[in-house]
Amino acid sequence: MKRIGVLTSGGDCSGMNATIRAVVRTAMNTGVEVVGFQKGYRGLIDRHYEIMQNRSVSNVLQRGGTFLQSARCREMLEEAGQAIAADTLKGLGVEGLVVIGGDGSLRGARALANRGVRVIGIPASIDNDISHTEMSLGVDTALNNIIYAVDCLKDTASSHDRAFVVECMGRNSGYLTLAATVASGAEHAIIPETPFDLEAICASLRRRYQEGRFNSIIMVAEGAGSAQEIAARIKDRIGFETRVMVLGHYQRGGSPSAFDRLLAARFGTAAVEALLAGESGKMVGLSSGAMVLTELDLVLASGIRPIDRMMVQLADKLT
Ligand SMILES: Nc1ncnc2c1ncn2[C@@H]1O[C@H](COP(=O)(O)OP(=O)(O)O)[C@@H](O)[C@H]1O
Ligand SMILES: O=P(O)(O)OC[C@H]1O[C@](O)(COP(=O)(O)O)[C@@H](O)[C@@H]1O
Ligand SMILES: [Mg+2]
Repeated sequence: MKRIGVLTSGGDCSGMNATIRAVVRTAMNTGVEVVGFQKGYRGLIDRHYEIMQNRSVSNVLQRGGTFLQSARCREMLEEAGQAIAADTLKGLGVEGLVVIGGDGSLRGARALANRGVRVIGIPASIDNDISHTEMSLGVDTALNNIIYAVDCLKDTASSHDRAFVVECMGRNSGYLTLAATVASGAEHAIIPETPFDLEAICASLRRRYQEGRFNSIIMVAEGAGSAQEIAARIKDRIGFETRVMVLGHYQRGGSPSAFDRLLAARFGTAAVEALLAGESGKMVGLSSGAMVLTELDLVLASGIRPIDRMMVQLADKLT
């Protein structure tokens, strides 16, 4: 293999730059050239790319976002767009492609694999909704962002005797919300994977107030409802002063945590080594501390990563 490609696609996350660096350094150190495609699959369709040098990835490891930029590219959903993308790779003599992105991007990778492109996917999404990996890239940094925000909110909540409803990202997954609830000591988590009973939450908040605990944090996953609406319903029921914080895209940015930097190094290197070993149509993942390869067909057929019931119980036990 003389030349491979790399791109970042879908919602950006912290650790993407460190992963590109690992791909470029691993490939170049074995004499393989790397083409970086800009804005995800859009770069393949519009032929926007740059030939990577070692210095292209100097001083990027610690930066959030992705210097190759990312995009959601509708054309890639159609056969015609996928054909153009595969032709671009063929025309440039790119013999293998590393796709760094979420579940949607991995579907795009599989579409290319079905067209004969050698491709390896790297799971990267703050949602942690991809199966066959214990963690996706960017999740740990997003969690750290959330718990920092909740720590700050707790200071002001306790100074004013207020309840805060905090909305976290996660599309259809409650992982971030649930993990952040346990890690920050928030009172309740409302997530799409488990039915929630607002009456029970209000009763628990009332009990807290009767015990002299006049502030509380309720975490809501965007897929389970809107913080604004839930805060209004809580206020209507129990009359306590409530405030809302929608964390939004803040969660996706910032310098990657040590965990994400290490994961980036391992994912990036494992993906290039898999391509060089002749593998294709697979995703690298983290399983019991080791790097594993799983068929994209299996990853995508497994659907959204199930929520950890132990974590749900933990959040309940520690309320
Ligand atoms: N079923 C699919 N087939 C081909 N390409 C897809 C498919 N789903 C998503 N993609 C491509 O991957 C991009 C990113 O997907 P998206 O779901 O938005 O983000 P993420 O990869 O972070 O989950 C899409 O904009 C599209 O270009
Ligand atoms: O960046 P956008 O287009 O506003 O999309 C927001 C969505 O992207 C995410 O931040 C990340 O999701 P993906 O990794 O699947 O792209 C979701 O949590 C959120 O629902
Ligand atoms: Mg996704």
